[in-house]
Amino acid sequence: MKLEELIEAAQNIIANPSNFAGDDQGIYAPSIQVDRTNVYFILHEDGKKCLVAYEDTNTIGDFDPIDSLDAENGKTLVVTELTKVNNDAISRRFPWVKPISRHGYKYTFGLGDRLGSASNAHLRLFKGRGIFPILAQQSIRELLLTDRTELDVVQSASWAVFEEGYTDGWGADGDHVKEPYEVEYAVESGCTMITLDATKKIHNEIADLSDEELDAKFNALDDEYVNRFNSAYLDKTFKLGENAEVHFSKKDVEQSVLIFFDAVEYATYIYHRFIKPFNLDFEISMDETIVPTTPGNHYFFANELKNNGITPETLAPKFYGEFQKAIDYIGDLGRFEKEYVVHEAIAENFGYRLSIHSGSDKLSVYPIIGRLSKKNGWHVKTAGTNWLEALRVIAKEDPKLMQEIYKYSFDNLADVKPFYVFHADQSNSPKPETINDSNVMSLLTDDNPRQILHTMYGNVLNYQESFKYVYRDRFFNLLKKYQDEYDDFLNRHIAEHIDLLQGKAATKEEVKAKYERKN
Ligand SMILES: O=C(O)[C@@H](O)[C@H](O)[C@H](O)C(=O)CO
Repeated sequence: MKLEELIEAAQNIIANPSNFAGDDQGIYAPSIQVDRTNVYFILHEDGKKCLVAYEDTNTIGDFDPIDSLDAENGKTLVVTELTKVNNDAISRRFPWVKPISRHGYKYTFGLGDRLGSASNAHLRLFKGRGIFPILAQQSIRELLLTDRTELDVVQSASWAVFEEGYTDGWGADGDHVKEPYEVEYAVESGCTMITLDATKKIHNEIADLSDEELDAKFNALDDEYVNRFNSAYLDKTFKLGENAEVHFSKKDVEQSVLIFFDAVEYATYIYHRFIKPFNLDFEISMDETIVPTTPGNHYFFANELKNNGITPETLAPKFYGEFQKAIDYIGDLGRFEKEYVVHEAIAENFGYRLSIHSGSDKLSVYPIIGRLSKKNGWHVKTAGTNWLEALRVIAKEDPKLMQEIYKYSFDNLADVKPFYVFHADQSNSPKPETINDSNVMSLLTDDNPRQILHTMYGNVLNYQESFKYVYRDRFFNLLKKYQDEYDDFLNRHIAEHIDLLQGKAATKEEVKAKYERKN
């Protein structure tokens, strides 16, 4: 579109702001913002997106334009790329473009857009649902495997927020950060939430000690600690609300201290060094460790944090059962529920919400979580399964490419094993030569091939032969061409989760029947 035409369009919008429904030349209607006699919108042109601002000439200078034209009435129109400088400029005019903390929100949901093109669809789904979206949520592992940066992740989410005109607030999570430099990196890239993965300070090996070894190790601590922990916990029962209590036997005290106290101290250090000074929203996660967090361990951790003056926004225990990536919960639902009642009571007692990690596809447990955490709220994190929804587009539109991607993933699975814990391997998954155009979609619905594909994203995207990407460009070209279809798959996938969490559906079967596409 020519600059003169854009000026005319901006003037039409000012003359008729509520009736301007976008146009077929690429002004994206939901993005239009009118502030007094200034106008801003996203323009879609030649497969690209840019920001257009029409503003008083004497104030527009903080944008970095690729093109501009002065109008006759003291106004200037600029066309800009979707860069950080321009994002900062538009956020000065519309502060809701920047992420904020989850503080005060009851239901919050982490979406983790692995590829940087899922947030628009997610925002359309979340509008009016009463759930605060954490659009940016990427682990360091994920950044490494996708070759993305935290800044890129936060920026693509932020531009989607502006583009969709989503004024209700959103968050950005520096997920599973472990080291101080990772926390600092997330903060500097604009994250408002920090998920401290305290794994390195959780001493799993203690769980393997005999009772005598455990006792000896505990009693070798300074007397000050031994006396303090015994008098605070030993043989004590803590009542939590009406339905729950936590009792500490000698073993419970000794294991809780030796496995978890170091992590309490580490979380306290991170809190004082980053969380408090930068006013961040704090989650502590222990889900990706080996030992399950028993209700006793959880109570101990929360109580010690409280003694240090810390109340996180959310905490992610390692619940009973298995929360493997991209498949449903594995374990006894009755026992899960029994323990969840106590975890929930602990969270309520100490004033935070539970966080459910690797939450994608855990449809069997959502009716339980939705019911038991209804009063206090929840935080749920998906595990980047938007990547699998993108692969559905590939399977549908180019089944041969999908077969190639599966064969590559199947043959090279060993490359990703150090990064993720999952059961799927070549022995329990279909051989690539059995996959054809008519059964290719089953790779995304059957647990084992689904897990293989889910974890191999980085290798698939970055695999090169003769210095050229083998799959990457074909993959992204198709995804861009079929963005509407991708959006539809994304929304169906997430809607299954939130319908169950919000009690709009009662069972996994019900949401599957409602949302699973038949073609
Ligand atoms: O693959 C990853 O590292 C992430 O998607 C990760 O699984 C996610 O951030 C998570 O841990 C949610 O629980």
